[in-house]
Amino acid sequence: MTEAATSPPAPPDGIAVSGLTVTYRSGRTALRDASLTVPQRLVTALVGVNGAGKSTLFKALMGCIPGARGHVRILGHEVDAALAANLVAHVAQAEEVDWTFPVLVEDVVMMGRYGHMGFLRRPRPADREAVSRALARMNMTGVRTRQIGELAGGQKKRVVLARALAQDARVILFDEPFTGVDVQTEEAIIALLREMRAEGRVMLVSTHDLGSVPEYCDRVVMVKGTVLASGPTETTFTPANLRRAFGGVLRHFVLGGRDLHDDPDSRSVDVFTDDERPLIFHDDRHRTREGH
Ligand SMILES: Nc1ncnc2c1ncn2[C@@H]1O[C@H](COP(=O)(O)OP(=O)(O)OP(=O)(O)O)[C@@H](O)[C@H]1O
Repeated sequence: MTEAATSPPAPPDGIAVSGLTVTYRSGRTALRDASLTVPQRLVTALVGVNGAGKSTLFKALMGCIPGARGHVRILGHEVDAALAANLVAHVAQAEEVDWTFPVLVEDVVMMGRYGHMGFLRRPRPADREAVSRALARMNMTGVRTRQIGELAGGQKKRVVLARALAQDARVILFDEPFTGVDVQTEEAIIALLREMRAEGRVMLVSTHDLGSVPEYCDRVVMVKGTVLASGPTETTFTPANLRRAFGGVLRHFVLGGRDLHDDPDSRSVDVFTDDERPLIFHDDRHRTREGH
């Protein structure tokens, strides 16, 4: 027997998509021949302009687009099997939740346990413990019996995250986790992503907050109607690829010479900005977000 035959099989990719094409009933093709992989134990960013197809990819991974063509595997399973096995959690944008619905914070987090419960959805001690743990991890224990409508913006985001934590899924799809959050919540989310990475989960994070991508994402997938580039942040999240993905939407300029230095220093910086949060590339490829 050869060595290859005796060694254990390599673990499957977290998410493997090949040749995915999605055409909506309106006739609009939102993704064409998109291929990408999202490894386990890493945080992968999904970036692209509005309408690039990020939500469409998430919908396909959540099995919400029946007519999609191509192949999608989640931890080696077909999408339906992965969903049935409760392997996938979707952290929705806070705006997608009806916050006027009269339920308590702990009830929303308990919804994350539904996939673990029987037909009657009667919570068991393990479900209650998972909810308490998730609330504690998001620093929300003190508001667990509040109506969700009473929560502030950052707290709403934490509830949505706590629901996904309670689900305890191996694969987590985050939709814009940093939109509309305060700095403290942003830091709490980044810490959570790092913990989840250490736990070996698969994380795909769609974000418009480009400045934070080099801070916490190991890999990047750039989309614009298809996958333009994907790979390690260091080699993929480059000025050239950003120009391809965001040209015409973000302002891009290069600063150097007297505009930047009082001395003859010849180094320059590439700046991409939506006029709120500049993303700065230094000559030495060290990237920073202004103010951080
Ligand atoms: N249900 C739908 N029916 C028809 N067209 C759709 C539908 N959903 C999205 N689209 C179109 O598909 C394209 C991709 O949209 P999608 O929402 O996936 O982009 P996105 O990258 O998530 O954008 P955003 O950053 O604004 O959320 C857009 O042109 C959009 O108008």
